[in-house]
Amino acid sequence: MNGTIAAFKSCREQNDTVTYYINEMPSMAKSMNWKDSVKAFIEPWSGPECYDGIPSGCRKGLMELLDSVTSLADIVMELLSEGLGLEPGRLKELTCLESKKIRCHYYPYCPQPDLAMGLKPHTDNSIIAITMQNHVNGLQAKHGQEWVEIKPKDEGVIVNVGDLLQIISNDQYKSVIHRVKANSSRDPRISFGFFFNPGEEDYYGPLPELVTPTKPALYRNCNMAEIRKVENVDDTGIKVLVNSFKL
Ligand SMILES: O=C(O)CCC(=O)C(=O)O
Ligand SMILES: [Fe+2]
Repeated sequence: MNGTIAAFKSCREQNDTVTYYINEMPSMAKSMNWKDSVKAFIEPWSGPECYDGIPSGCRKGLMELLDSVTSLADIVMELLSEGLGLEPGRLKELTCLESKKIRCHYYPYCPQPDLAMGLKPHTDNSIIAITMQNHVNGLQAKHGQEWVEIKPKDEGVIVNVGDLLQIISNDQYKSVIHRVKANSSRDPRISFGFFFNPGEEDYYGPLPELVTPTKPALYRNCNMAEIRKVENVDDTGIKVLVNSFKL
């Protein structure tokens, strides 16, 4: 029996290509989120079988969405490069969009929403995240000391700056703290997020073009192996990567 218990526990805590979960790190969590989630990693080196674990009913839809969202992410990266005063292709050159993670959340009705959270405050570790939500409210972003509602909009998408882009841009872009309230509506709240990261075991840090004597590097260089190690310890904390590589 102990073997079966250990095997089941490891299923729940596994870090596979596709994982079903409530909290990213259940054993480290002080409280659980009021939601159900599935996440899938789509790495440049993974074959078509990486899609197999995605629930069959939404697999095709998610894959199609991933294609369109990736095209959108390409355009967003060009605009973000230009916003830094760089050539439009500069961020793309860094393979910033090669490694992808999809996270889908189902927030069921919560009878006591004031006593729970749908998803605790966090910043995304990624370069950027593009998310979509159904018609049920709940997402909030922190602006100064205030929590601002990000209201659902038909066909609208939300683009979040992640910690890694904050590092690469030497703080010219800041990752956004956001959270999801527990769902007080009888309709479930549904969201999909597409998280983009570099794909190679290369060095990342503030871009040399953005470092000057008056704006020295705020972060040390780090490689993807180091980044993944930090992510694996805490995937949904606030400014986890930013604080890990700060000089
Ligand atoms: O459910 C949402 O709208 C946000 C999800 C989110 O922030 C995340 O998965 O990192
Ligand atoms: Fe997030």
